[in-house]
Amino acid sequence: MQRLIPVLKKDAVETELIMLIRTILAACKEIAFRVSQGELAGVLGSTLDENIQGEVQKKLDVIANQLLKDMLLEEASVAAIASEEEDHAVAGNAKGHYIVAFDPLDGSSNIDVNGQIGTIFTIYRKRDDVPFDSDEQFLQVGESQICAGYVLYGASTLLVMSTGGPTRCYTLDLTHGGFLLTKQQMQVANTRNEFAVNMANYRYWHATVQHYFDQLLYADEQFDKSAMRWNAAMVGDVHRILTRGGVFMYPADRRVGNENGKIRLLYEANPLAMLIENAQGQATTQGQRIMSIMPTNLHQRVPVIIGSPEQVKGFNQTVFE
Ligand SMILES: O=P(O)(O)OC[C@H]1O[C@](O)(COP(=O)(O)O)[C@@H](O)[C@@H]1O
Ligand SMILES: [Mg+2]
Ligand SMILES: [Mg+2]
Repeated sequence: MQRLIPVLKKDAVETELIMLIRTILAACKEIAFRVSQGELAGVLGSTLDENIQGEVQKKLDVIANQLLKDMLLEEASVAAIASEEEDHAVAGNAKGHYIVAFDPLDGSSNIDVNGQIGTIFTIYRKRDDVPFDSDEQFLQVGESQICAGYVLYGASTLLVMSTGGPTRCYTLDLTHGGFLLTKQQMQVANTRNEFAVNMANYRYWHATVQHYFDQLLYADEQFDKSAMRWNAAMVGDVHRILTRGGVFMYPADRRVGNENGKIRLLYEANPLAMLIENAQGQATTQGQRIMSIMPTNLHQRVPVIIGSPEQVKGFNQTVFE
């Protein structure tokens, strides 16, 4: 089995970027260890604090955020970082070439029930037209990502990553602590049989979205073999889609604050869109490619549908045409 670094070298990834990826993964290995210790390490439960999204922070949200922040800000190549758990961009090294955004813990509501959780990360080149440590650094279209990935803390600890080429999967080998390549090229099967959505939000959806599901669930004969899956962790749902197809949806709805759904563009939608597209899937928002959207702020949300091309197309045709 090939180790991560030789694979990245074969993919002609620049050395400084390889070093940066290693640092992110060193932090994720530490997070994986803390997650596996659970109550033994006192990492379950909530803090009394809220993040900028108004969500109560879990202890592990804060621990994971601090681990990534501390390790990344020691990297000379990092000009700035942005995180779900930080209100604004945080300054690194003004001479750094890269900026890194991350969701330190995706699927936070699963932490206390030993459910699936992960860390999502994305790397861009630093912009030279705005201050090195400003929020504006991160207002770049998803197409400009030079690397995107997630680490999934499940039965195995998996790394799924693209540096612009194929989306590859690596498994953490606990015998020597390194990631080994276990899937050379992930491919989104063009299936129609699985969908992931929080159906409890049905009553808040716009009529066109309700109509899509009414058709799907009650009228579409071809769909009767289908199944609904909802991990309450986008990283887990997307991993299933990369493994066996299907779609993940988080539509906009009529509730205040949910006008653009729940998923954040910078550190959730864009990196997962890059992984899905580089595995021949599709990733859209309001009928457009997610990665073509110019962000307007760090924590902006976008309605998403991501996964098997045929299902994404079917949804967009019904809802937006
Ligand atoms: O509360 P809901 O509707 O089940 O939302 C679940 C969604 O929220 C998220 O947990 C949001 O991410 P965080 O856990 O990082 O805040 C997604 O991973 C998941 O798809
Ligand atoms: Mg998240
Ligand atoms: Mg999170």
